[in-house]
Amino acid sequence: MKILSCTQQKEADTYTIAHESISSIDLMEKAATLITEAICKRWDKSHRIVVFAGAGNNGGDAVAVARMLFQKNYDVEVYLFNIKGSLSEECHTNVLRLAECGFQKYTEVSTQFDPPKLTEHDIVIDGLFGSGLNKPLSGGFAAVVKYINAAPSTVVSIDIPSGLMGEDNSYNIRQNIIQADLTLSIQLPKLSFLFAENEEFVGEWELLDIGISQTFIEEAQTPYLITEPQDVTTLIKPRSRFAHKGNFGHALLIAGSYGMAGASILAAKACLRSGAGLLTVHAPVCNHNLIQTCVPEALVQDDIHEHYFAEPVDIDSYQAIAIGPGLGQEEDTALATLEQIKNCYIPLILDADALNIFGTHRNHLNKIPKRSILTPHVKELERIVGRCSNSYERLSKAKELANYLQCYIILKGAWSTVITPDGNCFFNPTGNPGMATGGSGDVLTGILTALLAQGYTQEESCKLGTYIHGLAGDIASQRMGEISMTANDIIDALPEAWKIITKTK
Ligand SMILES: NC(=O)C1=CN([C@@H]2O[C@H](COP(=O)(O)OP(=O)(O)OC[C@H]3O[C@@H](n4cnc5c(N)ncnc54)[C@H](O)[C@@H]3O)[C@@H](O)[C@H]2O)[C@@H](O)CC1
Ligand SMILES: [K+]
Repeated sequence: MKILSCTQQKEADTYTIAHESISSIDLMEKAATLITEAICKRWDKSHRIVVFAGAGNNGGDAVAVARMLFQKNYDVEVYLFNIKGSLSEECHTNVLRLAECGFQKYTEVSTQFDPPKLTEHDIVIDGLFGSGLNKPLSGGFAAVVKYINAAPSTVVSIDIPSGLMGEDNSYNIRQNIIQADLTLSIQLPKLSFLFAENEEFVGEWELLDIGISQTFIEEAQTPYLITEPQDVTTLIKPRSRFAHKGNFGHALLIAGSYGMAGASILAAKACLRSGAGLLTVHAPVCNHNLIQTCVPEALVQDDIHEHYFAEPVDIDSYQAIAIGPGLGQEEDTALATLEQIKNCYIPLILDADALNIFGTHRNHLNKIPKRSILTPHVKELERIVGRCSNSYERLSKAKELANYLQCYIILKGAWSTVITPDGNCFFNPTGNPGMATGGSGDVLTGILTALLAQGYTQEESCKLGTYIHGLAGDIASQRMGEISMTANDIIDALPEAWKIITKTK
């Protein structure tokens, strides 16, 4: 699913009106009908509805919703802020339509605003500003936002919380943005909904399909997309009846150190549960028996060192390599890692401590082979690109890094993002907060290694891997609950996740 900018969203409205034989006012009527339905589904008539509308089309939506709720016998009040004394055409039409149906609790605010007392039981509809917002809110509008945010009522925002920008909020004023409980977004999500720091504004969000032109959406250029199930199910390669383990690749996992055998075991198990033909784990001597016992299906190759990875290995026999989980931060390990990846001609994944090395050895970044996959969480990324003050800045820096290195980056977190060398960003929809637990990232690395070994391309592996990882996490959370689930539970849920995605269930 594409994510369009607010400018593109306006273009989409215009295109739809021009090409789909629907007028602007009817498109608004469609939006208002769906918004009204979504509200009625959640709240009954015992709730008073207090509508705050702006002078543009977001306000037009809000006034139309007020009429529809009033006609369904809800107790509705409307405050329309017409500071400049001019309304958009559609907003004006809706104000007339509201009056025509005998609605009386209507206040047009031009200078002085006497705010109504809002209670816990009231539902506030925020239709002040939508995609037409062009600068942070200030003055009287900022005061209205602060008053709504301070009230105990439930707040429903139309299209986008008023004051929030669709993409970059770096220069916004956070106190002047509506904190919605529910955002009913028109047609497509906004990029800013996917950023952690905006959760307090957006709340829960739902998309309403008002029939914006599919042609426009298909042709629109955007680097931002949300991965949908069919995007990954279509990637799955069927297995030939005559397949043997040689068809599914031999993966090499360089992982673990004294005290961190677990990371290598989790990655190894996830790799084997994701279809690799063969797996060799290269590990320090101290972890040998543990790995053999916990993952008997894997081959174990000993490093020369007792406690950590110290000597690069020959890679000729492998189809994919992952390096990093639980490696530790010994200088010898860093040197061995840099040596290992230099001239690596096999698909490569760098994770965890293999990434931390570049925080302290930035001048070696250019040693990372092109098309490698880097899987940093926020802190690992910031050790490389420097501290970021918000998610938009972080995403931008990650895109720059992916482009500079010509690598794939999976920026891990809620909405884990696959960033391609040419700057496309695929946001992953699966997963839950229960996955914020030690070892969860090692599981992802194992899955990705298996996919690369089986011959999936880097981009396919990243999209499919993050999706299946999150899906397994969702199954684990159903079984164990978000609080109790561990990385091992994600691995245990992998067979179920793979069955769902290959539709063999
Ligand atoms: N037919 C259509 O065009 C449709 C429009 N829709 C709604 O229309 C919205 C977009 O409407 P508009 O383009 O009219 O934009 P808005 O309603 O978001 O706001 C427009 C007005 O706000 C002013 N403004 C912008 N930033 C401001 C600030 N910081 N302080 C004070 N004033 C500011 C602008 O100058 C403009 O006059 C969407 O978000 C959606 O809710 C939907 O009803 C779908 C159909
Ligand atoms: K709004």
